[in-house]
Amino acid sequence: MEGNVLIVGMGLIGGSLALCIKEEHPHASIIGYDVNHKELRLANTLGVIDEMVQSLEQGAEKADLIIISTPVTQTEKIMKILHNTDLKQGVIITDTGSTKGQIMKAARPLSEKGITFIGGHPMAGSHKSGVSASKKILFENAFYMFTPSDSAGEREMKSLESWLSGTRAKFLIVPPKEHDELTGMISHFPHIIAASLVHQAKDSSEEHPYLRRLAAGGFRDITRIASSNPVMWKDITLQNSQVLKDILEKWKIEMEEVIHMIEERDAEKLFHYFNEAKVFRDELPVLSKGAIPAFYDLYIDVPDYPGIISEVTAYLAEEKISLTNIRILETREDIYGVLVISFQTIEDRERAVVCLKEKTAYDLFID
Ligand SMILES: NC(=O)c1ccc[n+]([C@@H]2O[C@H](COP(=O)([O-])OP(=O)(O)OC[C@H]3O[C@@H](n4cnc5c(N)ncnc54)[C@H](O)[C@@H]3O)[C@@H](O)[C@H]2O)c1
Ligand SMILES: O=C(O)C(=O)C[C@]1(C(=O)O)C=C[C@@H](O)C=C1
Repeated sequence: MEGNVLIVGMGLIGGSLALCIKEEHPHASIIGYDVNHKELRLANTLGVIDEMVQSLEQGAEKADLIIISTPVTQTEKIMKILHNTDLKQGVIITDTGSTKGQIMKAARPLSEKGITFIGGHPMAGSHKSGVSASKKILFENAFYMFTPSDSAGEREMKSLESWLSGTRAKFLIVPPKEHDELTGMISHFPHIIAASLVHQAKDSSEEHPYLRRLAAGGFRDITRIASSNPVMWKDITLQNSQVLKDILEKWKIEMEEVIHMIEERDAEKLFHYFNEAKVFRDELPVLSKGAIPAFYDLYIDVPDYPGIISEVTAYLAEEKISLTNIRILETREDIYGVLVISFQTIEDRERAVVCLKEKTAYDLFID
Protein backbone atom coordinates (compact mmCIF):
# COMPACT_ATOMS: atom_id res chain seq x y z
CA MET A 1 0.00 0.00 0.00
CA GLU A 2 1.05 3.60 -0.53
CA GLY A 3 0.29 6.71 1.49
CA ASN A 4 1.10 8.44 4.77
CA VAL A 5 0.77 6.60 8.06
CA LEU A 6 0.84 8.73 11.20
CA ILE A 7 1.75 6.91 14.40
CA VAL A 8 0.91 8.83 17.55
CA GLY A 9 2.94 7.47 20.50
CA MET A 10 6.31 6.12 19.44
CA GLY A 11 6.64 3.53 22.20
CA LEU A 12 6.84 -0.26 22.23
CA ILE A 13 3.62 -0.86 20.29
CA GLY A 14 3.74 2.20 18.00
CA GLY A 15 7.37 1.44 17.14
CA SER A 16 6.70 -2.25 16.50
CA LEU A 17 3.76 -1.44 14.22
CA ALA A 18 5.90 1.09 12.33
CA LEU A 19 8.47 -1.66 11.68
CA CYS A 20 5.80 -4.11 10.48
CA ILE A 21 4.21 -1.55 8.14
CA LYS A 22 7.56 -0.42 6.76
CA GLU A 23 8.57 -3.95 5.88
CA GLU A 24 5.29 -4.87 4.19
CA HIS A 25 4.64 -1.51 2.51
CA PRO A 26 8.06 -0.03 1.64
CA HIS A 27 6.47 2.76 -0.43
CA ALA A 28 4.43 4.11 2.46
CA SER A 29 5.75 7.01 4.48
CA ILE A 30 5.71 6.57 8.24
CA ILE A 31 5.31 9.75 10.21
CA GLY A 32 5.87 9.73 13.97
CA TYR A 33 4.56 12.00 16.70
CA ASP A 34 5.17 11.78 20.44
CA VAL A 35 4.94 14.30 23.28
CA ASN A 36 8.25 12.88 24.47
CA HIS A 37 10.67 14.50 22.02
CA LYS A 38 13.58 12.33 23.12
CA GLU A 39 11.65 9.17 22.26
CA LEU A 40 10.52 10.67 18.94
CA ARG A 41 14.08 11.61 17.97
CA LEU A 42 15.22 8.10 18.94
CA ALA A 43 12.55 6.57 16.66
CA ASN A 44 13.84 8.75 13.85
CA THR A 45 17.49 7.93 14.51
CA LEU A 46 16.74 4.19 14.65
CA GLY A 47 14.97 4.47 11.28
CA VAL A 48 11.68 3.23 12.76
CA ILE A 49 9.93 6.24 11.15
CA ASP A 50 10.63 8.21 7.97
CA GLU A 51 9.64 11.59 9.32
CA MET A 52 8.80 13.22 12.65
CA VAL A 53 6.32 16.02 13.21
CA GLN A 54 6.22 18.58 16.01
CA SER A 55 2.44 18.60 16.42
CA LEU A 56 -0.36 16.07 16.17
CA GLU A 57 -2.31 18.22 13.70
CA GLN A 58 0.72 18.62 11.39
CA GLY A 59 0.92 14.84 10.93
CA ALA A 60 -2.83 14.17 11.00
CA GLU A 61 -3.68 16.55 8.15
CA LYS A 62 -1.67 14.56 5.61
CA ALA A 63 -2.31 11.04 6.95
CA ASP A 64 -4.21 8.24 5.17
CA LEU A 65 -4.00 6.06 8.28
CA ILE A 66 -3.66 7.29 11.86
CA ILE A 67 -2.62 4.80 14.56
CA ILE A 68 -2.95 6.07 18.12
CA SER A 69 -0.64 4.09 20.39
CA THR A 70 -0.59 6.04 23.63
CA PRO A 71 -1.88 5.17 27.13
CA VAL A 72 -5.67 4.92 26.84
CA THR A 73 -6.58 8.15 28.70
CA GLN A 74 -4.37 10.05 26.25
CA THR A 75 -5.99 8.20 23.34
CA GLU A 76 -9.37 9.69 24.24
CA LYS A 77 -7.87 13.19 24.34
CA ILE A 78 -6.15 12.67 20.99
CA MET A 79 -9.44 11.49 19.43
CA LYS A 80 -11.06 14.76 20.54
CA ILE A 81 -8.26 16.77 18.92
CA LEU A 82 -8.58 14.74 15.71
CA HIS A 83 -12.30 15.45 15.69
CA ASN A 84 -11.46 19.15 15.39
CA THR A 85 -8.67 18.70 12.85
CA ASP A 86 -8.98 19.03 9.10
CA LEU A 87 -8.37 15.40 8.07
CA LYS A 88 -7.96 13.87 4.61
CA GLN A 89 -11.05 12.40 2.93
CA GLY A 90 -11.15 8.62 3.53
CA VAL A 91 -8.68 8.60 6.41
CA ILE A 92 -8.87 5.59 8.75
CA ILE A 93 -8.18 6.09 12.44
CA THR A 94 -7.35 3.15 14.69
CA ASP A 95 -5.79 2.70 18.13
CA THR A 96 -3.91 -0.03 19.98
CA GLY A 97 -5.37 0.50 23.45
CA SER A 98 -5.86 -2.38 25.87
CA THR A 99 -9.45 -1.29 26.63
CA LYS A 100 -12.21 -0.76 24.14
CA GLY A 101 -15.54 0.25 25.80
CA GLN A 102 -14.65 3.82 26.68
CA ILE A 103 -12.55 4.31 23.52
CA MET A 104 -15.50 3.27 21.33
CA LYS A 105 -17.74 5.76 23.14
CA ALA A 106 -15.15 8.45 22.46
CA ALA A 107 -15.22 7.41 18.78
CA ARG A 108 -18.90 8.31 18.32
CA PRO A 109 -18.35 12.01 17.46
CA LEU A 110 -15.79 10.93 14.83
CA SER A 111 -18.26 8.45 13.30
CA GLU A 112 -21.01 11.09 13.33
CA LYS A 113 -18.69 13.28 11.29
CA GLY A 114 -18.24 10.40 8.79
CA ILE A 115 -14.67 9.63 9.88
CA THR A 116 -13.81 5.93 10.05
CA PHE A 117 -12.65 4.74 13.44
CA ILE A 118 -11.73 1.08 13.98
CA GLY A 119 -10.72 0.17 17.49
CA GLY A 120 -7.70 -2.13 17.58
CA HIS A 121 -5.82 -4.15 20.16
CA PRO A 122 -2.87 -6.42 19.37
CA MET A 123 -2.82 -9.10 22.09
CA ALA A 124 0.92 -9.27 22.39
CA GLY A 125 3.38 -7.06 24.14
CA SER A 126 5.91 -6.93 26.87
CA HIS A 127 6.65 -5.43 30.25
CA LYS A 128 9.14 -3.18 28.46
CA SER A 129 8.26 0.30 27.19
CA GLY A 130 9.67 2.66 24.64
CA VAL A 131 10.68 2.53 21.01
CA SER A 132 14.02 0.86 21.78
CA ALA A 133 12.10 -2.29 22.82
CA SER A 134 10.08 -2.43 19.60
CA LYS A 135 10.47 -5.28 17.15
CA LYS A 136 8.70 -6.39 14.02
CA ILE A 137 8.00 -9.94 15.16
CA LEU A 138 6.21 -8.82 18.31
CA PHE A 139 2.74 -9.63 16.98
CA GLU A 140 3.52 -12.73 14.91
CA ASN A 141 0.74 -15.34 15.45
CA ALA A 142 -0.88 -13.19 18.14
CA PHE A 143 -4.56 -12.28 18.04
CA TYR A 144 -5.24 -8.71 16.92
CA MET A 145 -8.72 -7.67 17.99
CA PHE A 146 -10.81 -5.07 16.19
CA THR A 147 -13.89 -3.18 17.38
CA PRO A 148 -15.14 -1.32 14.29
CA SER A 149 -17.43 1.67 14.76
CA ASP A 150 -20.61 2.20 12.70
CA SER A 151 -18.69 4.27 10.17
CA ALA A 152 -16.41 1.35 9.28
CA GLY A 153 -17.55 -0.77 6.34
CA GLU A 154 -16.03 -3.87 4.78
CA ARG A 155 -13.81 -1.78 2.49
CA GLU A 156 -12.28 0.11 5.42
CA MET A 157 -11.78 -3.12 7.41
CA LYS A 158 -9.98 -4.73 4.44
CA SER A 159 -7.85 -1.64 4.00
CA LEU A 160 -6.79 -1.63 7.67
CA GLU A 161 -6.06 -5.36 7.57
CA SER A 162 -3.85 -4.78 4.51
CA TRP A 163 -1.96 -2.00 6.28
CA LEU A 164 -1.40 -4.30 9.26
CA SER A 165 -0.67 -7.50 7.32
CA GLY A 166 3.05 -7.25 8.22
CA THR A 167 2.18 -7.97 11.85
CA ARG A 168 1.43 -11.59 10.79
CA ALA A 169 -1.25 -11.48 13.48
CA LYS A 170 -4.62 -13.22 13.43
CA PHE A 171 -7.37 -10.62 13.07
CA LEU A 172 -10.57 -10.99 15.05
CA ILE A 173 -13.63 -8.76 15.38
CA VAL A 174 -15.17 -8.61 18.87
CA PRO A 175 -17.81 -6.36 20.45
CA PRO A 176 -16.21 -3.80 22.83
CA LYS A 177 -18.04 -5.15 25.91
CA GLU A 178 -16.85 -8.69 25.25
CA HIS A 179 -13.36 -7.39 24.57
CA ASP A 180 -13.19 -5.66 27.96
CA GLU A 181 -14.59 -8.67 29.83
CA LEU A 182 -12.10 -11.01 28.14
CA THR A 183 -9.04 -8.83 28.55
CA GLY A 184 -10.16 -7.92 32.07
CA MET A 185 -9.92 -11.58 33.02
CA ILE A 186 -6.84 -12.73 31.13
CA SER A 187 -4.73 -9.58 31.03
CA HIS A 188 -5.80 -6.74 33.34
CA PHE A 189 -6.64 -8.86 36.41
CA PRO A 190 -3.30 -10.78 36.24
CA HIS A 191 -1.45 -7.46 36.15
CA ILE A 192 -3.19 -6.38 39.36
CA ILE A 193 -2.42 -9.73 41.00
CA ALA A 194 1.26 -9.52 39.91
CA ALA A 195 1.53 -6.04 41.41
CA SER A 196 -0.14 -7.22 44.61
CA LEU A 197 2.26 -10.18 44.96
CA VAL A 198 5.20 -7.81 44.64
CA HIS A 199 3.65 -5.47 47.24
CA GLN A 200 3.25 -8.35 49.69
CA ALA A 201 6.81 -9.54 49.08
CA LYS A 202 8.09 -5.98 49.52
CA ASP A 203 6.32 -5.69 52.87
CA SER A 204 7.75 -8.94 54.17
CA SER A 205 11.25 -8.20 52.83
CA GLU A 206 11.83 -5.94 55.86
CA GLU A 207 11.28 -8.91 58.14
CA HIS A 208 13.11 -11.38 55.87
CA PRO A 209 16.25 -9.81 54.42
CA TYR A 210 17.02 -12.92 52.29
CA LEU A 211 13.72 -12.55 50.42
CA ARG A 212 15.14 -10.44 47.59
CA ARG A 213 17.81 -13.04 46.81
CA LEU A 214 15.50 -16.02 47.14
CA ALA A 215 12.69 -14.56 45.04
CA ALA A 216 13.46 -16.60 41.95
CA GLY A 217 11.67 -19.27 39.89
CA GLY A 218 7.92 -19.15 40.36
CA PHE A 219 7.85 -15.70 41.92
CA ARG A 220 9.81 -14.20 39.05
CA ASP A 221 7.66 -15.98 36.44
CA ILE A 222 4.38 -14.81 37.88
CA THR A 223 5.53 -11.24 38.60
CA ARG A 224 7.36 -10.40 35.35
CA ILE A 225 4.42 -8.26 34.25
CA ALA A 226 4.63 -6.21 37.46
CA SER A 227 7.56 -4.46 35.73
CA SER A 228 5.17 -2.98 33.12
CA ASN A 229 4.60 0.73 32.60
CA PRO A 230 2.58 2.05 35.62
CA VAL A 231 1.03 4.91 33.62
CA MET A 232 -0.37 2.46 31.09
CA TRP A 233 -1.78 0.17 33.82
CA LYS A 234 -3.26 3.02 35.87
CA ASP A 235 -5.18 4.08 32.75
CA ILE A 236 -6.31 0.55 31.85
CA THR A 237 -7.54 -0.13 35.40
CA LEU A 238 -9.55 3.10 35.46
CA GLN A 239 -11.09 2.46 32.04
CA ASN A 240 -12.05 -1.15 32.77
CA SER A 241 -12.99 -0.45 36.39
CA GLN A 242 -16.42 -2.13 36.54
CA VAL A 243 -15.22 -5.40 35.00
CA LEU A 244 -12.18 -5.43 37.28
CA LYS A 245 -14.23 -4.65 40.37
CA ASP A 246 -16.48 -7.67 39.65
CA ILE A 247 -13.50 -9.98 39.04
CA LEU A 248 -11.75 -8.81 42.21
CA GLU A 249 -14.91 -9.34 44.27
CA LYS A 250 -15.03 -12.95 43.01
CA TRP A 251 -11.31 -13.32 43.75
CA LYS A 252 -11.93 -12.16 47.35
CA ILE A 253 -14.59 -14.87 47.78
CA GLU A 254 -12.29 -17.48 46.24
CA MET A 255 -9.45 -16.50 48.59
CA GLU A 256 -11.86 -16.82 51.54
CA GLU A 257 -12.57 -20.36 50.33
CA VAL A 258 -8.83 -21.13 50.15
CA ILE A 259 -8.34 -19.77 53.68
CA HIS A 260 -11.17 -22.04 54.81
CA MET A 261 -9.59 -25.12 53.14
CA ILE A 262 -6.30 -24.33 54.90
CA GLU A 263 -7.96 -23.78 58.28
CA GLU A 264 -9.91 -27.02 57.88
CA ARG A 265 -6.74 -28.81 56.66
CA ASP A 266 -8.94 -30.15 53.85
CA ALA A 267 -6.36 -32.06 51.79
CA GLU A 268 -8.88 -33.33 49.24
CA LYS A 269 -10.31 -29.90 48.45
CA LEU A 270 -6.81 -28.39 48.28
CA PHE A 271 -5.73 -31.13 45.87
CA HIS A 272 -8.75 -30.45 43.63
CA TYR A 273 -8.12 -26.71 43.80
CA PHE A 274 -4.59 -27.09 42.42
CA ASN A 275 -5.42 -29.99 40.11
CA GLU A 276 -8.33 -28.27 38.34
CA ALA A 277 -6.12 -25.24 37.76
CA LYS A 278 -3.32 -27.44 36.41
CA VAL A 279 -5.62 -29.30 34.01
CA PHE A 280 -7.07 -26.08 32.57
CA ARG A 281 -3.68 -24.34 32.38
CA ASP A 282 -2.04 -27.36 30.70
CA GLU A 283 -4.75 -27.38 28.03
CA LEU A 284 -4.17 -23.76 27.01
CA PRO A 285 -2.36 -23.43 23.68
CA VAL A 286 1.28 -22.61 24.33
CA LEU A 287 2.74 -22.56 20.87
CA SER A 288 0.80 -19.59 19.65
CA LYS A 289 0.72 -16.14 21.15
CA GLY A 290 -2.36 -14.87 22.85
CA ALA A 291 -3.09 -13.87 26.36
CA ILE A 292 -0.10 -15.91 27.38
CA PRO A 293 2.92 -14.40 25.69
CA ALA A 294 4.79 -17.19 23.96
CA PHE A 295 8.43 -17.03 24.91
CA TYR A 296 10.24 -20.19 24.05
CA ASP A 297 12.45 -21.13 26.98
CA LEU A 298 15.47 -23.39 26.85
CA TYR A 299 16.90 -24.69 30.14
CA ILE A 300 20.62 -25.43 30.08
CA ASP A 301 22.26 -27.24 32.96
CA VAL A 302 25.53 -25.37 33.16
CA PRO A 303 28.36 -25.55 35.69
CA ASP A 304 28.51 -22.55 37.98
CA TYR A 305 31.74 -20.78 36.99
CA PRO A 306 32.53 -17.21 35.95
CA GLY A 307 32.14 -16.58 32.24
CA ILE A 308 29.60 -19.35 31.61
CA ILE A 309 26.93 -16.93 30.31
CA SER A 310 29.29 -15.26 27.84
CA GLU A 311 30.49 -18.70 26.67
CA VAL A 312 26.95 -19.88 25.87
CA THR A 313 25.80 -16.59 24.34
CA ALA A 314 28.95 -16.43 22.19
CA TYR A 315 28.02 -19.80 20.61
CA LEU A 316 24.54 -18.46 19.84
CA ALA A 317 25.93 -15.16 18.51
CA GLU A 318 28.26 -17.06 16.13
CA GLU A 319 25.13 -18.66 14.62
CA LYS A 320 23.27 -15.29 14.68
CA ILE A 321 20.54 -16.70 16.91
CA SER A 322 18.83 -13.85 18.77
CA LEU A 323 17.55 -14.32 22.28
CA THR A 324 15.04 -12.22 24.19
CA ASN A 325 15.94 -12.96 27.80
CA ILE A 326 18.51 -14.77 29.86
CA ARG A 327 18.57 -15.68 33.54
CA ILE A 328 20.00 -18.12 36.05
CA LEU A 329 17.65 -20.05 38.30
CA GLU A 330 19.19 -19.13 41.63
CA THR A 331 17.19 -21.47 43.83
CA ARG A 332 19.58 -24.38 43.51
CA GLU A 333 22.11 -25.03 46.22
CA ASP A 334 24.18 -27.63 44.36
CA ILE A 335 27.11 -26.82 42.12
CA TYR A 336 25.16 -26.81 38.86
CA GLY A 337 23.06 -23.85 37.87
CA VAL A 338 20.26 -23.79 35.35
CA LEU A 339 20.60 -21.14 32.72
CA VAL A 340 17.27 -20.19 31.11
CA ILE A 341 17.40 -18.54 27.71
CA SER A 342 14.17 -17.30 26.11
CA PHE A 343 13.70 -17.03 22.36
CA GLN A 344 11.05 -15.16 20.41
CA THR A 345 10.33 -17.99 18.01
CA ILE A 346 10.30 -21.75 18.20
CA GLU A 347 12.66 -21.89 15.21
CA ASP A 348 15.28 -19.82 17.10
CA ARG A 349 15.02 -22.23 20.03
CA GLU A 350 15.42 -25.26 17.75
CA ARG A 351 18.51 -23.70 16.15
CA ALA A 352 19.90 -22.98 19.63
CA VAL A 353 19.42 -26.62 20.63
CA VAL A 354 21.28 -27.83 17.54
CA CYS A 355 24.07 -25.29 18.09
CA LEU A 356 24.57 -26.04 21.81
CA LYS A 357 24.42 -29.81 21.30
CA GLU A 358 27.18 -29.48 18.75
CA LYS A 359 29.38 -27.15 20.80
CA THR A 360 28.80 -28.20 24.42
CA ALA A 361 28.03 -31.26 26.52
CA TYR A 362 25.49 -29.50 28.73
CA ASP A 363 22.09 -31.08 29.30
CA LEU A 364 19.30 -29.16 27.57
CA PHE A 365 15.64 -29.16 28.62
CA ILE A 366 12.46 -27.74 27.13
CA ASP A 367 9.41 -27.63 29.41
N1 LIG B 1 2.80 -2.89 26.31
C1 LIG B 1 1.99 -3.86 25.94
O1 LIG B 1 2.21 -5.03 26.24
C2 LIG B 1 0.77 -3.51 25.13
C3 LIG B 1 0.21 -4.50 24.29
C4 LIG B 1 -0.90 -4.18 23.52
C5 LIG B 1 -1.47 -2.91 23.60
N2 LIG B 1 -0.91 -1.97 24.42
C6 LIG B 1 -1.53 -0.64 24.44
O2 LIG B 1 -0.84 0.15 23.48
C7 LIG B 1 -0.70 1.50 23.93
C8 LIG B 1 0.78 1.87 23.96
O3 LIG B 1 1.47 1.02 24.83
P1 LIG B 1 3.07 0.92 24.79
O4 LIG B 1 3.43 -0.32 25.53
O5 LIG B 1 3.58 1.13 23.41
O6 LIG B 1 3.48 2.16 25.69
P2 LIG B 1 4.87 2.96 25.71
O7 LIG B 1 4.96 3.58 27.06
O8 LIG B 1 5.98 2.11 25.25
O9 LIG B 1 4.61 4.11 24.62
C9 LIG B 1 3.62 5.07 24.73
C10 LIG B 1 4.12 6.35 24.09
O10 LIG B 1 3.03 7.28 24.02
C11 LIG B 1 3.57 8.57 24.24
N3 LIG B 1 2.51 9.51 24.60
C12 LIG B 1 1.85 9.62 25.78
N4 LIG B 1 0.92 10.58 25.70
C13 LIG B 1 0.97 11.07 24.44
C14 LIG B 1 0.24 12.09 23.75
N5 LIG B 1 -0.73 12.77 24.32
N6 LIG B 1 0.58 12.34 22.46
C15 LIG B 1 1.59 11.66 21.84
N7 LIG B 1 2.31 10.72 22.46
C16 LIG B 1 2.00 10.41 23.74
C17 LIG B 1 4.61 8.36 25.32
O11 LIG B 1 5.53 9.44 25.39
C18 LIG B 1 5.23 7.03 24.89
O12 LIG B 1 6.36 7.24 24.07
C19 LIG B 1 -1.40 1.56 25.28
O13 LIG B 1 -2.70 2.03 25.10
C20 LIG B 1 -1.44 0.12 25.75
O14 LIG B 1 -2.57 -0.09 26.58
C21 LIG B 1 0.20 -2.23 25.17
O1 LIG C 1 3.58 -9.88 27.83
C1 LIG C 1 3.31 -8.93 28.53
O2 LIG C 1 4.15 -8.39 29.22
C2 LIG C 1 1.96 -8.40 28.52
O3 LIG C 1 1.54 -8.00 29.56
C3 LIG C 1 1.20 -8.33 27.27
C4 LIG C 1 -0.28 -8.00 27.40
C5 LIG C 1 -0.99 -9.12 28.18
O4 LIG C 1 -1.49 -8.87 29.27
O5 LIG C 1 -1.06 -10.24 27.66
C6 LIG C 1 -0.45 -6.70 28.10
C7 LIG C 1 -1.36 -5.80 27.72
C8 LIG C 1 -1.88 -5.77 26.38
O6 LIG C 1 -3.06 -5.10 26.24
C9 LIG C 1 -1.77 -7.02 25.67
C10 LIG C 1 -0.84 -7.94 26.04
